[in-house]
Amino acid sequence: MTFPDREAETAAEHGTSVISSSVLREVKVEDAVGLVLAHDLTQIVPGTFKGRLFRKGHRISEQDISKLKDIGKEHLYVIDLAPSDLHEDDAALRMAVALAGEHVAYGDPHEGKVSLKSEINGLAAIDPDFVHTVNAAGEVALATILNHQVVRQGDTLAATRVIPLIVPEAKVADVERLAAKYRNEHGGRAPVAVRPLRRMRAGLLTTGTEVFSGRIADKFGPAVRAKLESLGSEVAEQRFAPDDRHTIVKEIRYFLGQGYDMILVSGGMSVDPDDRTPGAIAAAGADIVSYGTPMLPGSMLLFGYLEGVPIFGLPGCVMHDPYTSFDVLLPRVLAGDVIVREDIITMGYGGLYRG
Ligand SMILES: Nc1nc2c(c(=O)[nH]1)N[C@H]1C(S)=C(S)[C@@H](COP(=O)(O)OP(=O)(O)OC[C@H]3O[C@@H](n4cnc5c(N)ncnc54)[C@H](O)[C@@H]3O)O[C@H]1N2
Ligand code: MOO
Repeated sequence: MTFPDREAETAAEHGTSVISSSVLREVKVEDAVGLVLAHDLTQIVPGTFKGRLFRKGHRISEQDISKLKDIGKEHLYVIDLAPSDLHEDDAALRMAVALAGEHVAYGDPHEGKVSLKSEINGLAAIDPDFVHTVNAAGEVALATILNHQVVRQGDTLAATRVIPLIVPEAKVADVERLAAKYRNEHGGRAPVAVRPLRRMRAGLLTTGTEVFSGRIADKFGPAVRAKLESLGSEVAEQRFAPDDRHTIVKEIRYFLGQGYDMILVSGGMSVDPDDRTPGAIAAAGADIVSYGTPMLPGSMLLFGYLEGVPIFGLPGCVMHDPYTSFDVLLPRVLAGDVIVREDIITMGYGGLYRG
């Protein structure tokens, strides 16, 4: 948006502003009775309320004047919108329509903002580079949650807004073009989408002689069951093994024979001589994508594929920490991603959980 100085000065003298070729005329609130509001008006009372006090299109009445003064309004805008410009509400809505993809719904503009929400429980699919490209254009704001986050039905994924009250239509058309290009280059996938999670049945092998012998009660089973169930999957069978490599290999092969969608082996993932699990997973024939992840907690996690079946070695932290490398990789596997080394390597940035 350009704002020619001379035009601006002249406009200011007459109490008007020129934005592109639209005209914003300022009216004193006392003189505004009977006029229609040009945008939503926000009230903020810290700790109590933040939201829309008046909606765009509201006709000002005599009683509104003191409420308007309470939120600091001495003047209101009357807009004469040029055909080449867009009001903030329409701009935000058009951006949302352009960006929203599979399983994403958008609502009405609210204080110039449109929210994009998930229609399902699933995994957010949001391209960070696309978000940066849109925001580099200036005057538009696209704010999103992080890619690959688990979302519940109704969770907000993104919100769109333009910064000025009025923007050139061309600005929004640029965002629409970027979104269309993105869809073309990504097999029709939109820049903001949600992927459903498949329902998988897992075999869980719990290792540890202290658990196998009954010295201590198993805590892994309930924790892993809860994590899978919260994502719509299940532990179909849990078995137990002592810290003996031969037995662990045999039980892993048993799970493979049962046709489970995923194999989980808990415990024995660290540096003690009794930690047999990584060696046993390799000896069972798995292709190891990574033993170790640059995430804390969850650094001792192993991920691989055994004849195409995802297999995890789960370190002790999965039992008691709510957010570990398992909680990052599990939803991705459920969304159908094939995990490669690059996925593991990039988990370190942001992978320190401060909970
Ligand atoms: N010197 C080092 N110490 C540790 C390292 C390391 O690299 N160097 N890594 C740490 C990390 S990270 C983890 S995670 C933990 C332990 O990982 P493990 O998978 O080897 O866990 P275990 O040794 O099998 O058991 C640890 C602890 O948890 C109890 N446990 C195990 N399974 C169960 C179960 N099913 N139910 C209840 N309790 C269970 C076990 O009895 C031990 O007390 O190592 C860090 N240390
Ligand atoms: O695998 Mo450990 O934290 O990183 O529990």
